[in-house]
Amino acid sequence: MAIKYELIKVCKQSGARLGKIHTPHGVIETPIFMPVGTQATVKAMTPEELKKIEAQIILSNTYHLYLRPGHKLVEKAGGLHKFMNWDKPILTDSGGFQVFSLGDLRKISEEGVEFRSHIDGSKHFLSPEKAIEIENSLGADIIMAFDECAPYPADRQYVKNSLERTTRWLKRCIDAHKYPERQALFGIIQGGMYKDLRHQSLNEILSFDLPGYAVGGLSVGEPKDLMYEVLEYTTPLMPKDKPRYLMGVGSPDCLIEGVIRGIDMFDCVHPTRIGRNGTAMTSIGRVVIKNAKYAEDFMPLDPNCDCYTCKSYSRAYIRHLFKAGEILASRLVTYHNLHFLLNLMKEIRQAIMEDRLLDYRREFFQKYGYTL
Ligand SMILES: CNc1nc2cc3nc[nH]c(=O)c3cc2[nH]1
Repeated sequence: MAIKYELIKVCKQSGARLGKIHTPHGVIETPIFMPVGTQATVKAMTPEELKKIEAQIILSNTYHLYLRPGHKLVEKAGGLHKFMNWDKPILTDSGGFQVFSLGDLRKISEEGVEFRSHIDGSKHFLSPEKAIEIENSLGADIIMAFDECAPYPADRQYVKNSLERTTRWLKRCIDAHKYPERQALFGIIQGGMYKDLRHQSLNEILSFDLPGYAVGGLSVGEPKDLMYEVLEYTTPLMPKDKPRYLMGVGSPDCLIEGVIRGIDMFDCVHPTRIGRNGTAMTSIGRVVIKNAKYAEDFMPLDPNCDCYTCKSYSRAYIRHLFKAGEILASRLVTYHNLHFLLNLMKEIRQAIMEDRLLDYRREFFQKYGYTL
């Protein structure tokens, strides 16, 4: 098996699980947050800095790397791990979602999707077979099936047709996959916000014996409570002995709520993207550092954080860097935000171990300013 999931403990207070995923590039402790490295780099971070903040697995995107520099080039370089000098686990998304959200989508058919590149407008075609060919060339430890993420909102018939095609595409992905013994192919459950369609997609996707499964079609603009509701009737029906991955999530509250509802893996561009724009996630809520009120604030970004950024620099200095357009500005806040989320996941794992995750949620929300 390309990966082995080890269930260590189920939290007595909630459906949360503590686990380990054993992969060819090392062990991942779950629940885990995966920093996003879309174009073979977690923007503004070096692999050494990612290791310093204990990132255990990072995500890269098939759509972007296929368009630039090309999957064949990455293969020639020895694969994505070698190309980007990252020797821990990597997960690649299949490109389906990016085509819908980024590319200039031309046409969806049973065969696949035709789109124009967001880089130079050139015409391309992605199919289950093509996506798997690219992911096999990149060499990630976990690869996602080529699926269709239905938009939100979407009517029932559209969502039903789309989930059924995603199931037919999954079969084609499995047949096209060249290295199942070293790259774990995850299926993706769709079904929009419809309980019966989620259960239909669950039955169809779980009928394929795969090393892990993702909950797709969420974090697409729906209210958070609706996402939580879908998880409540989806994750309990997923295998207990396989990792569960909620795609595209998320902010601190969504991570905690997702873990409570049985999710093991998360990814989101949020911490890195807002970090580059000068918004820091801190233990006392968000700090928008360009705000004039920080001009002479010589406190660290987060007084309760022990990361390099918070131990070495003041808010005034970091605000100055942003105002001056210095590259270091993005690097320092990105570093802190990733450390913040990775540390949040570490505290969540500790809370599960001690059967006090719901207490942890209440304390975190009070400090962070969320309402329960
Ligand atoms: C940022 N939100 C978000 N990122 C996603 C990526 C995805 N990939 C494949 N399939 C999905 O359904 C899917 C859903 C997603 N939601």
